Amino acid sequence: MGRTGRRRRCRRNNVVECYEHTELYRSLGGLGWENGTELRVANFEETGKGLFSRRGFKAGDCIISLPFESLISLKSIEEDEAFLACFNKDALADFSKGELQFQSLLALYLIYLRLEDNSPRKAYLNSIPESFTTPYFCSKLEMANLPNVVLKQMVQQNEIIKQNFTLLQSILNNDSLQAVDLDLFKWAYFAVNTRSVYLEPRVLKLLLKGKTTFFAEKLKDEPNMALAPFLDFFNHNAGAETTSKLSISYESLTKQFKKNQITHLYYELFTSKPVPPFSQIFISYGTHNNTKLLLEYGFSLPANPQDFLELTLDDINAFIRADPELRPLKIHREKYRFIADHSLGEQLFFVPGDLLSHNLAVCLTLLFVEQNIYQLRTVAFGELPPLDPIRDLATRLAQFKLRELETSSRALAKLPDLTASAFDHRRHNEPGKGFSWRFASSGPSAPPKTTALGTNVLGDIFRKRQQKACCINY
Ligand SMILES: C[S@@+](CC[C@H](N)C(=O)[O-])C[C@H]1O[C@@H](n2cnc3c(N)ncnc32)[C@H](O)[C@@H]1O
Repeated sequence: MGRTGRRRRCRRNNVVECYEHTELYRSLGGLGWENGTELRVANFEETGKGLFSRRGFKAGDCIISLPFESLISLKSIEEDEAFLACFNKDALADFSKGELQFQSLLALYLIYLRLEDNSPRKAYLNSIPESFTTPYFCSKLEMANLPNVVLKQMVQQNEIIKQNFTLLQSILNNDSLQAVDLDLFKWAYFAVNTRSVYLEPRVLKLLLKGKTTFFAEKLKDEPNMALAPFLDFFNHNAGAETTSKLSISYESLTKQFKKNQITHLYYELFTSKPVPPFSQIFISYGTHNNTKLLLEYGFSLPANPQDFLELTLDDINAFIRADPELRPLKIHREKYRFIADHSLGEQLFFVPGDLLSHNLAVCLTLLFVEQNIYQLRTVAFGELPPLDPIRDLATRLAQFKLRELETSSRALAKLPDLTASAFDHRRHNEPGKGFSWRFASSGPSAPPKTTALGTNVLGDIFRKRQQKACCINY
């Protein structure tokens, strides 16, 4: 797939416009896309390819209106008989409800389109990068130097990918698809992960109503993702305020559907802030901290206001082992069991402003303060534990984590020939560069339940790093 081609520097704003996607404009035009806002693809230094327009936008303007038919969604999959023919229908029918992950099915469909000789989606496939910078694609040597929090989630990603790949292969009867190797599946999985948009599942169900479906009833998750050609050139910025919606509301669609009068449907994106002409148009992928951005999208933001420092119970154990004062402590096994049984080891994090999450305050109190193992329930589910007894510990723990990030970055820097994935991670964690955290997850997250740490140590760390205009990114 070619992503190189003619490039020319636009006179205004130093925008380097890419001219290699004319086929994509043409094919989307054939589906009814008018590009009324004159969007163009350009190469931007920090983000790779992105979009700009010669005209500006006012708050409330629609940036793009893409025909629903151009999206690749569950509807496209269910309606593609040739794709369905690749499956062993009996094996598929035997699948129990909830066995198939939609993201993996969509990834397989992308591969199927890629392998097709005369795919009408060729121009779109050519616009998808050949590789991704998510840490998942780090080399083994690089992985050995990544922080725990990142590694742990990568292991989970790997399990999901491998499991679903094996599952899908077991129900295919198409030789070429069956011969697809895991590496191609990984590429497709991350293409979907980094480039899909959210679609309301009830709309899809409505659009598929009355039709025979083969996959919908086997899914374990909602089919709420869709690939959106061209629209997936928009890059993320934490400050961007954009909203997406379909041109017809679900309620109106339902009415139209009953009367059998579905008119043209569009996927639309609006900006709530003005955008100057010739500047890159960003959208918001959601309220994500840097770990999430890195793991899911392969980048982090140097000064991400939505960032926070995440840790795991393994980090707390490593902190204990590294601290001469804490090392001799004998912590009752029951305490760890209690933490695991009540999922208190999840959502452990520090937020700028000397705050620590509720679960982190509870874990530190359970492990280091509460002597009576019959009182664990009261500590965990009673009033917020007092901070004084854990203040010093929490501060040292935060410093331990920050040192770990810097060590990880230094170790990566020493490796020869970093992959793009490791390079991105290291760049933001360089000593003296400050923290950078993660990018948003899907949808706005609830405000984290936090507790004021009350010392100024964390505040100092954040301030110093922010003065240097960066963040500890990992
Ligand atoms: C939906 S695509 C956007 C288009 C992409 N830049 C391209 O070249 O095709 C998402 C990917 O763009 C990159 N990206 C998005 N926002 C970014 C940002 N603020 N900084 C750096 N990379 C970004 C990441 O690689 C991410 O996985």
